[in-house]
Amino acid sequence: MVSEFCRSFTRAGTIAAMMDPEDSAGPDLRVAINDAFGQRPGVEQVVTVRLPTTYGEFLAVGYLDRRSGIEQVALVHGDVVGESVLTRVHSECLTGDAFASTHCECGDQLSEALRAIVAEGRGVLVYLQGHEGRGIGLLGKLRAMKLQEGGLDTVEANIALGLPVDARDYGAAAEILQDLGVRSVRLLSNNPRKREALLRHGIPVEEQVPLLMPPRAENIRYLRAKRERLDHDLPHLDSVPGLS
Ligand SMILES: Nc1nc2c(ncn2[C@@H]2O[C@H](COP(=O)(O)OP(=O)(O)OP(=O)(O)O)[C@@H](O)[C@H]2O)c(=O)[nH]1
Ligand SMILES: [Zn+2]
Repeated sequence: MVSEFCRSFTRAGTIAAMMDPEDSAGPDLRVAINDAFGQRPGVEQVVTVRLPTTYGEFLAVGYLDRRSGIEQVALVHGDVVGESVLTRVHSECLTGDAFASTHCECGDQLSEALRAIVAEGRGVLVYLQGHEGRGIGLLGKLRAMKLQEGGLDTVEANIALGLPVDARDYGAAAEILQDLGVRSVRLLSNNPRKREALLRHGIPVEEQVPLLMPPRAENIRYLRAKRERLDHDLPHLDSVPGLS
């Protein structure tokens, strides 16, 4: 009876209520409570709040990834419990997402994904912190960008720095999608490795929905390197008038 109470006490809904930011117990105490009850999930829902945006209305669902300590957030639009949910799993890119850098196309993709999800009437965007620079961090990425100014491509630059070409893990994203009740996705991405990673983590990907952004003079070389060296599906780069 007591152990049954403990089990239900640590279920996601209860944890969500416990983790309200106005609650005086911090994440560390709550993690300790869960540990004491032998519960060790990867991600835990912490808080849900309405997030009106210029694209439309979302719920921001905040998670704590207990393994890494990284805070994550999913933006949810409409009822996403079920199959075939339009989903974007977006790797953090401070320079592209926040500063509108044209070195990469991340900022354009973020906007387009949110727009597409609202147009669809339902969908999820999981915004993955810890993925900055394909997992090498912000300073690593800035150093890699510096090397690209000197002529290396995006893959060569990581290697020259002695860093992995792609160190991203999608386990937290898969757990977040499962927690939200998403049973299968239509994945907004041009990266077949992302699709395979989600599949490995138990998320059925029914379809890979292209998220092709018009290339710019500043990023055409970078995009071509992603296509040639990282297998991204970027067919629109074949004939871009005015861009060599
Ligand atoms: N190491 C490195 N990372 C970069 C560079 N430019 C952008 N990034 C990071 O690349 C990540 C996005 O990965 P991409 O390879 O652009 O795209 P993807 O997420 O794998 O695939 P899509 O789903 O099609 O967008 C973000 O975390 C960016 O910070 C770069 O020059 N070097
Ligand atoms: Zn970027």
